[in-house]
Amino acid sequence: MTDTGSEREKSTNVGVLKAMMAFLQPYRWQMVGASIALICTAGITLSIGQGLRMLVDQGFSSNASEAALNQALLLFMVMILLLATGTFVRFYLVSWIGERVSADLRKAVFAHVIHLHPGYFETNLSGEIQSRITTDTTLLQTVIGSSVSIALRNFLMFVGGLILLFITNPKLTGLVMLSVPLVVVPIIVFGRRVRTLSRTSQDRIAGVGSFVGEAVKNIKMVQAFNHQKLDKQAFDGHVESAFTVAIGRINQRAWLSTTVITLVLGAVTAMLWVGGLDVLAGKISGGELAAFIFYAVMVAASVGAISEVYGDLQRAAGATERLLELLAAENLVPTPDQPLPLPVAPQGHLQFENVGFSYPSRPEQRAIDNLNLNISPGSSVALVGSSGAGKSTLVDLILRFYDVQQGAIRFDGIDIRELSLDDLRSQIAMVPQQPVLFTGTVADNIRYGKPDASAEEIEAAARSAYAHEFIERLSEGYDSFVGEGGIRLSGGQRQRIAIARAILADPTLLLLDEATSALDAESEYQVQRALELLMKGRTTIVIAHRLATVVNVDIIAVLDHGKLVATGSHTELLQSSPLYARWASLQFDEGVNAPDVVATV
Ligand SMILES: Nc1ncnc2c1ncn2[C@@H]1O[C@H](COP(=O)(O)OP(=O)(O)OP(=O)(O)O)[C@@H](O)[C@H]1O
Repeated sequence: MTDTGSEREKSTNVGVLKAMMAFLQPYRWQMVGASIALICTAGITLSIGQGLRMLVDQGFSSNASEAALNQALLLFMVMILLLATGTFVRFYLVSWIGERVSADLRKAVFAHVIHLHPGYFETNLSGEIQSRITTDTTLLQTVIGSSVSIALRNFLMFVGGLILLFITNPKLTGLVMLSVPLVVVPIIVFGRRVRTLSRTSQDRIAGVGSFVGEAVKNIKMVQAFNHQKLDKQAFDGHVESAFTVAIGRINQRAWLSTTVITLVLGAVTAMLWVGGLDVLAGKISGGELAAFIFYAVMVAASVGAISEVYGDLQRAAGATERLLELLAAENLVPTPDQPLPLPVAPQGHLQFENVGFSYPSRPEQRAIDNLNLNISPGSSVALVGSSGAGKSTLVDLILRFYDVQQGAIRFDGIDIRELSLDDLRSQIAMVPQQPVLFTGTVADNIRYGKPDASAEEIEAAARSAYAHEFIERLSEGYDSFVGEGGIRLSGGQRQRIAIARAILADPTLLLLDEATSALDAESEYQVQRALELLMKGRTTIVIAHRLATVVNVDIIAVLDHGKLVATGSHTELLQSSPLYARWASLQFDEGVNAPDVVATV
């Protein structure tokens, strides 16, 4: 997945396109229609040569009648009409299939990716996945929608044209056979250069885009450090290098066109000369020569077109490979084939039994080591421990973002691996350290865990989270947009929205990662009250950073290097666990000696 740009574009395995057949299968009737239109238009185009011959021989010969001319032109008109209709049908259907298949692929890949275990995204960058779903599918859409049709049409033209050439005049055909490579070789050579350069050009343009993206996103940082001048210089460099590459490509393209025009017209002139002598000698008719040149140009052009789109087909094969790889990525935390049902009235009883876990990227290091803990329904547990002790890992294991490698985690007595992921997570709400808000309105964000919630329910949840008041003060209340990632709200406001979201979801099990960053006293007070209300009557596991929390929970679990080293209340642990005492003194400073004061805050 971390392949480079140039590797990305190439794939020699055109056969991988076969795998696309599964996606084309539902649209076989459209494909049949497109094929018929394709064959018809190719047939008509080929017959134009014959029409031309008739026109020249009968229409303009000295003994031709006006009626014959009219008849020939009428036939020509009918053929043109048929060609126009066929072209419409072919273009419409083929483009339709291209768009449809790429839409289906996008949906299939996203539907697969969104369910993958989070560990997958540690090794596969989100930007890369994004570009697969957008750029690679767009590439396929272009190829299916045009390149394949160009290749097929030109193949038919090539075969048909060649047959008709032989029928029309075998001697001149020899001359054509000589001129075809003359035209094709420069097309291939220049075409290849143009392709490489256009790839580089695209990369450079992408560089320009990402530079702008980064600068604009961090505009305050840029301006605060007076970095505009340097950024402008760097940006100018990007733009100029994109320009240089583009000019190189245009140069090659211009040479390509010039060479092709010279060679094609040169070959036509040669044929006119040889054929013209034959016409003068009465060996062939003028119409035959006209038809012949028509077919010769057609054959040469079709070979050129096929060689052009062959590169596209290769690139499409590469894109398909990458998309199929994404589709084939295995979910390491699957829902069992026959999941056990949740109890009718879930209690929120959580048990850790000899739980052992190492991250796949660090198999030698135990992030959780033989951990046993029984959390009775409705009780609250604070996880404490130094940085890297395994607190967040434990929370991730409960959500089944990873599966334990040893022992089991049980929810109401059922191993969580036996439950469906949906059922398990429907019982859990999470309030993360950095609240995650999505682009949308305040109401959308509160509704996140319960999409069908009514406006009244949303407001009730916001009131319980002490968020209603500030939401009301926003210009459009609940319909105010929060900006990307909630940028238009303060830290404390975002936290209360995250709490309102959890209240609305009404889970049996609450996972809470307290914010470490200090809020002002008023926000802190409101967030704390909101949390207390949320925790009431639910099994709660909180990664604690506040003294007010540790003194209020039922039990504190002290973690060290993935091991559970002590459990008890704050006062008990201050006596019994030197590790806890030290951690608490570091965490709360002088507050340790005055828990009563803080607890009332
Ligand atoms: N995705 C990961 N891949 C590999 N190792 C990881 C990953 N996430 C965490 N770890 C490691 O696992 C151990 C436990 O990390 P964890 O995040 O659970 O600690 P924590 O107690 O939550 O720390 P903090 O308080 O700093 O958030 C650490 O040694 C950490 O480096």
